[in-house]
Amino acid sequence: MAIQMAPSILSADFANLERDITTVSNADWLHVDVMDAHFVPNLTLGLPVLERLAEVSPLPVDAHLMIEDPDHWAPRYAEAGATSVTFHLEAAADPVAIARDLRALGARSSVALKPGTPVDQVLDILTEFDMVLIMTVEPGFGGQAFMPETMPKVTALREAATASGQALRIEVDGGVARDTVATVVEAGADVLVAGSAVFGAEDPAAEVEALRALAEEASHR
Ligand SMILES: O=C(CO)[C@H](O)[C@H](O)COP(=O)(O)O
Ligand SMILES: [Fe+2]
Repeated sequence: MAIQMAPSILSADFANLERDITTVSNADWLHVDVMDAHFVPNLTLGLPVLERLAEVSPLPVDAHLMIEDPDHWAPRYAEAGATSVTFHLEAAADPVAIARDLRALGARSSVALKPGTPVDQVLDILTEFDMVLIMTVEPGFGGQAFMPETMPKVTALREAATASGQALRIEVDGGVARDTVATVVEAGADVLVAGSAVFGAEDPAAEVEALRALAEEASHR
């Protein structure tokens, strides 16, 4: 499957989101970080803002929910227009029920794991998901240092999906930049979130293409 680039608007200009989204329309997904100040110690945006972003975005919206009670909220984000909804396993009471609700609403189901959460917790229920997000920083803030110790989880997931023939997407999020992109792709990731690397660059669209080129090169090695 082709590598997908997903710029995170966490590092965009929150007073000019439509402008900044349009700037990266050469990417594949728009990664929108929803934080509730409970599951993580930061607060960003919620349903009404995501709904408008989905309306104006030229890219499908990849909602990353860092919130409590995803059993209730995750389907609401699918209804609001997110094409892909990622909720955290650590916050979920019934992850399989959430995944089925998301798919029933026509969204892609996706589950995220914090750096300290073992991957075996999703291996038995992998077919319920279109994507697994392996966090490569502690969730909550952009601009943090990449954690290479999370890579064995990516590899274990890729091996499990390959063994069963599942076309699973594996997303990585946090500290993805020119110096880490080969590492994540070689481990088996194929959806790359980048916030500060893209929106901190002088030319965000060119940075998307530079990261994509490095990722493609690593995937053919
Ligand atoms: O989910 C997130 C933080 O919890 C963001 O998507 C992530 O941090 C992107 O930012 P950067 O690329 O700057 O690390
Ligand atoms: Fe994110």
